[in-house]
Amino acid sequence: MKKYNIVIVGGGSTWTPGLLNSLVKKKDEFPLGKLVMYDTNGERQAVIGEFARVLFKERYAGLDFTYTTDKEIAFRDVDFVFCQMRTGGYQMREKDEKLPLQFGVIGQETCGPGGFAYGLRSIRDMIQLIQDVRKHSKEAWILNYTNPAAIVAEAVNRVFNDDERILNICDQPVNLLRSYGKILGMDPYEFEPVYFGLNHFGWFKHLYDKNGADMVPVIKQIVRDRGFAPADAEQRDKSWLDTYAMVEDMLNDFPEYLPNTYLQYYLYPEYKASKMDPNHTRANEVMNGREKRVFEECRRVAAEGTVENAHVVHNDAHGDMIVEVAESIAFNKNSLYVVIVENNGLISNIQDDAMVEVTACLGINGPRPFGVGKIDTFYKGMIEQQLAFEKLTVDAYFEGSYNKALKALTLNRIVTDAKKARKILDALIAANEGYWPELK
Ligand SMILES: NC(=O)c1ccc[n+]([C@@H]2O[C@H](COP(=O)([O-])OP(=O)(O)OC[C@H]3O[C@@H](n4cnc5c(N)ncnc54)[C@H](O)[C@@H]3O)[C@@H](O)[C@H]2O)c1
Ligand SMILES: O=P(O)(O)OC[C@H]1O[C@H](O[C@H]2[C@H](O)[C@@H](O)[C@@H](O)O[C@@H]2CO)[C@H](O)[C@@H](O)[C@@H]1O
Ligand SMILES: [Mn+2]
Repeated sequence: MKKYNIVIVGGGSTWTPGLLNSLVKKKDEFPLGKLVMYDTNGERQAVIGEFARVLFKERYAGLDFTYTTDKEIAFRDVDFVFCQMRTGGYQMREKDEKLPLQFGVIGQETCGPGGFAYGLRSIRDMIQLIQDVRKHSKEAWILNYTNPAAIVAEAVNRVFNDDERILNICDQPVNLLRSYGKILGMDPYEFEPVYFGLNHFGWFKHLYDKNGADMVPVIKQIVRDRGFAPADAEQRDKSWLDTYAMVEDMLNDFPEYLPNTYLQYYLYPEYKASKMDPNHTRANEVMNGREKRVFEECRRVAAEGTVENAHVVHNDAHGDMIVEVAESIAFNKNSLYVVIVENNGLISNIQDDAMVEVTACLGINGPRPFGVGKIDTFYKGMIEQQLAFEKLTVDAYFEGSYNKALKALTLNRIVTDAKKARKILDALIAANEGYWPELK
């Protein structure tokens, strides 16, 4: 059986230990010859790297493992690149979330004004990364999880339009499928989802079980009766439980489809802002929670020299999905995933060059996505406004255009007011000096 070579970009990510555990779990189905962790922050990565040494010594016989900050070592002779970088780290995420809140507007780190700021930081590093990978490994699959995925996918698609081995993907649909599976008492791997939208901005239209019965009406009824919680509720911070709980509100107002949890920021921006503490946002919760736990546990395991007493400090869904996606490509399994691809008629009344999120079967030749036909006016309007925000954000990056940036933020449903958009933009420009291109 062929053994695969993998590089994890953003080896110092809080999600890396979970991903490493998933690779160990899957070592028979998706065997590795070489695994390299790469990060621009050597110190941060070393903590996870030393944990990995102990893990692999005990649980992955024969694996050739290294961690490095050297691109030459990282990207040579690679089959898969798992990319999960965060340009600017949590310090910048905190600003993305808090600066807009000074003007009464939620930051939201992926699709709101926070995501706009994060996007303008991520694009440069993602383009550089792909160029670096392609210098050494022309055929490698680049599986990208780096956020804000919608904006990153749009920018990457413009620059590397001919490159058919770059796949942008998000784990939120898988998390939702696991959550639906739990409330139905069914295996989420058996679902066949019909999904449409943009990243963090989509809906499950149907969810067929293995006999072809649509579970969407059943799930709606259960959510109305009993509310909604993530499958891994015991591992979640309160803010995520609150986020899942609001799916019930969204279903009461817009009962057609099952919404991605992120839609609440765009449907109820004022209500959500009123519930936020401007001095303590999700970035603080993560820095004081997941980040601390992950790094403390990795240090402890490395010092002890065994994973025998290791605690679970991660969520399985994320790592499992990344490995299963690679496995589906490597072994041409054609499993179903919700992925981000160029529209080209998949949603037939949305422009062709939109990067949309839909179900695809995923095999050795990449995703083969399924069309969903025409969508109704409300959903079309929502999507087109957010799409315009995403495209104008990417235009602003490539053209260095202040005016495009202002238009982008004005169109974002969380912002909507052009005077507020200008104030937020000016504050974000000052905070992102050195990360963004100059906007003139
Ligand atoms: N698509 C999804 O559904 C999904 C799910 C979870 C996390 N993510 C994304 O994964 C990324 C990591 O998240 P996190 O919360 O663990 O952040 P994190 O800050 O803990 O980890 C990111 C790592 O990337 C490194 N890094 C920054 N710039 C880099 C570059 N140019 N090259 C290589 N490494 C670089 C940092 O030093 C850091 O160690 C984020 O982009 C996050 O949004 C995506
Ligand atoms: O606020 P964070 O850093 O905890 O999460 C932001 C990410 O949220 C989604 O990811 C889920 C992920 O789907 C799930 O596996 C689980 O581990 O929780 C994460 C949230 O904690 C989202 O899809 C990502 O894009 C975000 O980065
Ligand atoms: Mn996501």
